[in-house]
Amino acid sequence: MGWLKRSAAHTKKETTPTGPLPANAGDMPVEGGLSESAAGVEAVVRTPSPVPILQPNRNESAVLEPILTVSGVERSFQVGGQQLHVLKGIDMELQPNRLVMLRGRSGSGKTTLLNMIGGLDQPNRGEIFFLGHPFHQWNDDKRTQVRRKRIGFIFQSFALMPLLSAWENVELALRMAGVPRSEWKPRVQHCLELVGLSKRMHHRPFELSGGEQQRVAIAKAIAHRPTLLLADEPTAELDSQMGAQVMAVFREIIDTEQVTICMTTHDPTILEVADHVYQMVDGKFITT
Ligand SMILES: Nc1ncnc2c1ncn2[C@@H]1O[C@H](COP(=O)(O)OP(=O)(O)OP(=O)(O)O)[C@@H](O)[C@H]1O
Repeated sequence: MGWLKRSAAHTKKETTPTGPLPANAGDMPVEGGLSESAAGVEAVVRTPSPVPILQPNRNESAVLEPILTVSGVERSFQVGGQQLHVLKGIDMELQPNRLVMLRGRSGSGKTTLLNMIGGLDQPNRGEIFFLGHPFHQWNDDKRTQVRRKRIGFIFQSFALMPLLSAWENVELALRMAGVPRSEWKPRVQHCLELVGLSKRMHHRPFELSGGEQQRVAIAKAIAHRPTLLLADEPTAELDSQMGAQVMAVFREIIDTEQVTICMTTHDPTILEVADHVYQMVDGKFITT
């Protein structure tokens, strides 16, 4: 299941934390070949914001502070008059330029945690700092400002606009991020080349394979140059070959776009691609 089912616009069940929230607590995702990557093109997101957006120093990733720290995070939901404890004390860190996977059975709490990391939801207890910003304390408006500039989302079901071409889908993401129109063309072209779709730029989703659609979704998610990319089961609807292509694209964009990717998966065959795997069982991480 993904954010689409219970983001701000799509509440699945009950989304109000049942425990104490901070007083101010409160949007939100290879034919052609991977070798077609192009050099980076600067795209500056200019959405006005009173919240200072901290940037990691991209040249010193080996010695950098984590971009995200999660400490003692708990999350419960009120379901049928009972408390459902979904996250039971999560501690984790995301370092810059890494591919991190959350692995676990259905219902173990992976999506719930991803929603917290992305600022779509808040914990009942614990702390979440993203680039130094206290997501556990901030209201939805402040989290949204940071999210729009610094976080990209990828969904299991691709979440593309069906009547728009690949090019137009990526362009739409830049428009929504407030990137000046003059920067759209080179950035769209770069992102679609990066995911190996230079020969499919003007196809609409129904004219593309599942793997190609997911690569359009990746281009769309990285267009505004996020620091963190969150992907909820991005390979779940793909066969193993297309899934491998998506993972190869992830590795490529970590290097070329300087992004950290945190993704959930059930698929044991792709775990070896990860820099780090968190194994989740019943709302906690276990060491394997
Ligand atoms: N808003 C909500 N209200 C009530 N219960 C919820 C809510 N969101 C999630 N849950 C419950 O929390 C538990 C964990 O759900 P979650 O989607 O995080 O698991 P998951 O590990 O991502 O599963 P899957 O791999 O199937 O997507 C489930 O029992 C789910 O029904």
